[in-house]
Amino acid sequence: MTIAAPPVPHYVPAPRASEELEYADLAVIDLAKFGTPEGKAKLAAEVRAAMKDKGFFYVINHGLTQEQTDRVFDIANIPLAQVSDEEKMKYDGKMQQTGSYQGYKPRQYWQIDNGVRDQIEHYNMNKNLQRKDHPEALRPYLGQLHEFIKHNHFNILHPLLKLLALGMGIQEDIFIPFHNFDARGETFLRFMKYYPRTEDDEQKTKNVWLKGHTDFGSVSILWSQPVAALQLICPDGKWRYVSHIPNALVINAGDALEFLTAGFYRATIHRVVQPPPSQCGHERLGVFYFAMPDDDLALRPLPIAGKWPVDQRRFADEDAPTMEEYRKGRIVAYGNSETKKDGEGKVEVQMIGKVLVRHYN
Ligand SMILES: O=C(O)CCC(=O)C(=O)O
Ligand SMILES: [Fe+2]
Repeated sequence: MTIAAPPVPHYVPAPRASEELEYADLAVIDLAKFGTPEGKAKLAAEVRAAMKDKGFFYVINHGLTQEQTDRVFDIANIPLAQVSDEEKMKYDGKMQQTGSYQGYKPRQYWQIDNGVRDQIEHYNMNKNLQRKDHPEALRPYLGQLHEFIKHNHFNILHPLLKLLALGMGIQEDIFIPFHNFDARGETFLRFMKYYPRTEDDEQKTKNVWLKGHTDFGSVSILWSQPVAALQLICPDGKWRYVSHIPNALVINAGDALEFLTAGFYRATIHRVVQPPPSQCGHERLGVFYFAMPDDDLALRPLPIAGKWPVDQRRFADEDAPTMEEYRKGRIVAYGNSETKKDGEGKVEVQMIGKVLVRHYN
């Protein structure tokens, strides 16, 4: 990936948190080992173990240098910091009408809790950058973003999908045909910023910035950044933080992978909370590649499902939604007030077709 012209203002993230936080102990997958058969086999076993244990892991040696990654964060800040409110409105993605993440999600679009709305803004781009126009300030960088998207797709996502398949003891290419770069699908790049909130909002939401959820796609690739706020539910039921490893990726599976593998790989619940005092008042800029199967794929267990020992399907095969139906349902439903609290009020449930979806606080 080129990191040359045009120049872009450097984004300076917050310093690392100085507190001793309770961090989840996550495996580190060294993608440099993918190139040899022995290395690949070893990584497949590590990925499988990591997915079975916490459902989250890090990836290092993904092919971009720290300098290149810094450049991506610099570009990521452009649509959030350099575009006027007026122009942002023009590129509003209107997610709850379209069921698609393309364009801006404005702040305060979602309900969090007790009448408080979110302070998160994002700009989302389909893997095919030509599906939509982009704000003017971003246009000089589209060539580099195209390269970055392809890097995520072919050099990170595809190897990970192969490791996940090998980890199940099945042929490595099984997930590849329906993660087709050129097919109609919603795999997208997101630049996301969390803005500090008022004390009143913090209290009313018990410091939750983004409610507990599972991602709805297959594999989520999060480019590690220093503001400590992402937490996952560990096997002992406790929320723990994801620590920052410079120039690493944080990987987790989403619902689509869980459905396709009949629960062999589970989608892990995670959330975002207020950062610790040493990072209080700082913005939090994130870069993500959210991958999902092509729109037309029905999310039922792969035909080979009978061959592996886990079967935790959550709905009958004939009730399986397509990826398009499921992502539309999830995007439209997220953060609006129509979720119902369960008996204890901790979990909110929603039906997307025949699929029961939970949100956690
Ligand atoms: O901001 C983060 O670290 C996680 C965001 C997230 O979970 C999501 O957008 O689905
Ligand atoms: Fe998520």
